[in-house]
Amino acid sequence: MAQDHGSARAGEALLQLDGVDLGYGDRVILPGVSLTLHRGERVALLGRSGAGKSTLLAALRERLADSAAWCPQADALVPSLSAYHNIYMGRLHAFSRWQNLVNLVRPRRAAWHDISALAAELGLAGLLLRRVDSLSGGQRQRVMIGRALYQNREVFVGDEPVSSVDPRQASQLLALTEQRHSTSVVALHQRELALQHFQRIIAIADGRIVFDAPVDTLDRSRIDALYAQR
Ligand SMILES: Nc1ncnc2c1ncn2[C@@H]1O[C@H](COP(=O)(O)OP(=O)(O)OP(=O)(O)O)[C@@H](O)[C@H]1O
Repeated sequence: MAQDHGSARAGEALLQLDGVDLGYGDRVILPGVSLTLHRGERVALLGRSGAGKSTLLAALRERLADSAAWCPQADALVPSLSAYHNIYMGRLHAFSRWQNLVNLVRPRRAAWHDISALAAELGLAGLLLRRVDSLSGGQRQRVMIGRALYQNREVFVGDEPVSSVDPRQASQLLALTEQRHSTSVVALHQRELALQHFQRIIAIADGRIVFDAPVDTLDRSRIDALYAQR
């Protein structure tokens, strides 16, 4: 089930960009971006490597602030800590400093219970006490997704969250994020997943949004053209 976020109404605008230049310091990567994200939408960002997907995600996250359950690329994990502790970090903000300190030495019962249940859904059962640097790339991605889901926030924002798993597993993991988040914005490289799991595709190329359209109005060739050799 998607989480209940108070009196949230599907279709409401969650954020709006109106001709905003996005980039890093003085370096503009995506000039004049205009878009609106609505509650209840599932949006995939597509584009070649370096096109600007992460740049757009950063701008959306900044504006969504505490509404965003952020799932960065898996190298954002702490390698020397366990899968359990990496997932727990998703909710450090919700507990006292003392609780977090105690948990580092010995997992707190309630947190262990919740994270074990989540791990079972993610296919991480039995791996929670393993250091993250002893896990496979796909397992690390599951931990990263677990951390984001454990944040318990309204909008799932993912930067290539399923790039290291096979298509069937990727589909299962995206389905899990959908159960818990009615709104999502996810950068992907897998076109098929974008078509299967998302309602709207924002495509980025050459420093601009080349289309932003509902999936059911898109011709497959427009998506393929994004990845054509130049
Ligand atoms: N911190 C930064 N400072 C300056 N430029 C950056 C920074 N991060 C990324 N860039 C540049 O911004 C452009 C867009 O990068 P971005 O990471 O948004 O692309 P992407 O579509 O997410 O790529 P990928 O699929 O490889 O993750 C690239 O030219 C990149 O070199």
